[in-house]
Amino acid sequence: MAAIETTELSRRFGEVTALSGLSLSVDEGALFGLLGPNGSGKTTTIELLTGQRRPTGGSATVVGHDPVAEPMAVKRAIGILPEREDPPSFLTPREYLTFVGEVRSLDDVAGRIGTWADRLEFSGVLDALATGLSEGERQRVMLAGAFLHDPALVFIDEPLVNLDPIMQEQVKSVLADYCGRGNTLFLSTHYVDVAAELCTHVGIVEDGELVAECDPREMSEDELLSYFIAEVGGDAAEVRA
Ligand SMILES: Nc1ncnc2c1ncn2[C@@H]1O[C@H](COP(=O)(O)OP(=O)(O)OP(=O)(O)O)[C@@H](O)[C@H]1O
Repeated sequence: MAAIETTELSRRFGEVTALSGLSLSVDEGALFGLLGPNGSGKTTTIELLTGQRRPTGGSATVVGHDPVAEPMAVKRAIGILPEREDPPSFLTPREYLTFVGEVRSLDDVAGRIGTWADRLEFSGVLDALATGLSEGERQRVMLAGAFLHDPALVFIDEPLVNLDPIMQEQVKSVLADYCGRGNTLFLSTHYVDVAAELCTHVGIVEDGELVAECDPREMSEDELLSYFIAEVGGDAAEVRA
């Protein structure tokens, strides 16, 4: 079954067409990567699918709900980590995640926080003010917040930014494990190597249009890179993390 289905989904901002006629199907259990250069429409796509913005054309179904007609149902069912969001600076990770757990009316919030802090290796800073955390630690706290309610579908805009190489490996394994349990991930990235290593299904976008789809497991990273450059253009050095 499809976790996400879109038909001709489009969004204009005045004269700018941010997304144009996106028709896409993402299977349950897929680790989907929307790959494209800056300004290609990735964030807009996530905002439309999560009910944060209304499309100017087309439609979508996300875990069985229409994000325009049922944004609160979508919000309950999914997790999301937008690009560049931090925990509030004057809260500790434990306080922030407790707040997330209470907003979502979760049981065993303390247990969930402990599990995710262990998994993403930030137990040591659970009670430190967020303002004193490194960028990578803040990113991991926000990732925990997106997964805390164990949703069937999680959206993450640029999942590995700010993480050192060791932590990137740790997060990749957490993401793969999450999908291995039948859940779906929708990532956006402008890095070909992130898509090549992690994803089971990649959609390439340019200037708001889906220009190609592929299964990166069927090609090497260099092949995906050549494929991406052939579709989009650009410099190989700029599209690797
Ligand atoms: N609120 C807005 N008002 C006007 N134009 C916008 C708005 N949001 C996005 N755009 C434009 O829509 C296009 C797509 O933007 P979007 O942020 O979706 O791209 P992106 O692929 O996520 O880029 P990046 O990789 O830089 O985050 C860009 O040309 C952008 O300038």
